[in-house]
Amino acid sequence: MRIVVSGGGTGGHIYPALAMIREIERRTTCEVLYIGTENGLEADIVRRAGIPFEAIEISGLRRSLSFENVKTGVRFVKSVVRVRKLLRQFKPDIVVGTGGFVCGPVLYTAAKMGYKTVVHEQNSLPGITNKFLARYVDRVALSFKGSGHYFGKNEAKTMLIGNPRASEVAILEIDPVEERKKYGFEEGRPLIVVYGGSRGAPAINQAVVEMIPKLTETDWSLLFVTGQVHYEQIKNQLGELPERIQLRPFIYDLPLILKASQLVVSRSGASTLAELTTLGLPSVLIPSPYVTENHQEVNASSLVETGASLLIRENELTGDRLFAACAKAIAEQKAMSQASLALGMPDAASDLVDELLRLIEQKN
Ligand SMILES: CC(=O)N[C@H]1[C@@H](OP(=O)(O)OP(=O)(O)OC[C@H]2O[C@@H](n3ccc(=O)[nH]c3=O)[C@H](O)[C@@H]2O)O[C@H](CO)[C@@H](O)[C@@H]1O
Repeated sequence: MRIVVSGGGTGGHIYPALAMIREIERRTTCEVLYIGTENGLEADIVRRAGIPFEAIEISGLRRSLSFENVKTGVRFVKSVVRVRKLLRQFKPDIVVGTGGFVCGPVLYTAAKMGYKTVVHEQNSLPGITNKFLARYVDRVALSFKGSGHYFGKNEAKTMLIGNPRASEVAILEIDPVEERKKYGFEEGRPLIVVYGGSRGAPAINQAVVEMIPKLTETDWSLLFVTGQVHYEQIKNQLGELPERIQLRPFIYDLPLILKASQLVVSRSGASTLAELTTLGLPSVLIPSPYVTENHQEVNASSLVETGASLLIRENELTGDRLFAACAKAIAEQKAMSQASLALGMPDAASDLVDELLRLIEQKN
């Protein structure tokens, strides 16, 4: 199988793509070409994963009237020309997009050239690129029940799949004691992992800094992942830390330590939620208020309603509130964990690959 994959900007669009690629590789021989941008996290994460990578130059549309949109239009046209060339050379059986604006020219060009095309939507409220592409592609794979109607007259192309990253996390086999040991954590303490999505979140980082002095009242261990660009500042702010608090800029194999933890504090990006529910992890969620149509709060709602997560809005976030929420979640760990597990969709990767194979077969 020959597949072109595109998706990027943030980890939430990249990790589902990598999980899908790994599932294809597990089932059949395949050649992959990943098309992303040099500015997105994909340039680092995809290359690190050893997957052939080509970059195009494209930016996102601004919602307000702006000259930048004219520049984006020009970049889009140039990208179409470049993508056409890449596709002609590579000759894929199928082209899959996992969101982020880089998918726009890639999937649009592929569909116009007559290739089989699929987009995967991670969020409960679809992004503008996927809404635009729905008109052209063969299939729209969804992660949340009930979000098909956002695609209007293209709803018939939608199919509930879940998030492939969940499947990858579900089959991980780890020794939790060994995983915790890798970070130097002592046994017998509940481990809390904090991260603000793939890029880090200053508001969460600040609340954690405020909460840290209170940890002396508890037996918790804390893995505090700041996000690459915020690391130095937080490190300087915190100075020397006891062994049970570990600070990291980014963790490339995050699911391993998630599986060995008792509680997660994070944004409510879609891939994060897929991971948490597959692992049955309780969480304290602080949705990003800076995303389109507040979609992270919508993502979080099913977890909050069923008791899998506690929610703190960013404008109400303080160190004290975060500390209180963590204490409550640790106390109610068992019930929250069961509620979380009940929402997991661990078969997403194989269901998505089944659908890709069906589409390719239709073509032949
Ligand atoms: C600000 C923004 O636009 N956020 C969007 C972006 O978020 P973002 O990329 O932050 O979103 P997600 O939470 O979905 O995914 C983060 C991914 O990065 C991984 N990770 C994170 C930290 C780390 O140190 N190591 C690591 O591997 C997590 O395991 C997870 O797989 O894409 C998501 C999926 O479309 C959306 O729901 C989010 O709203």
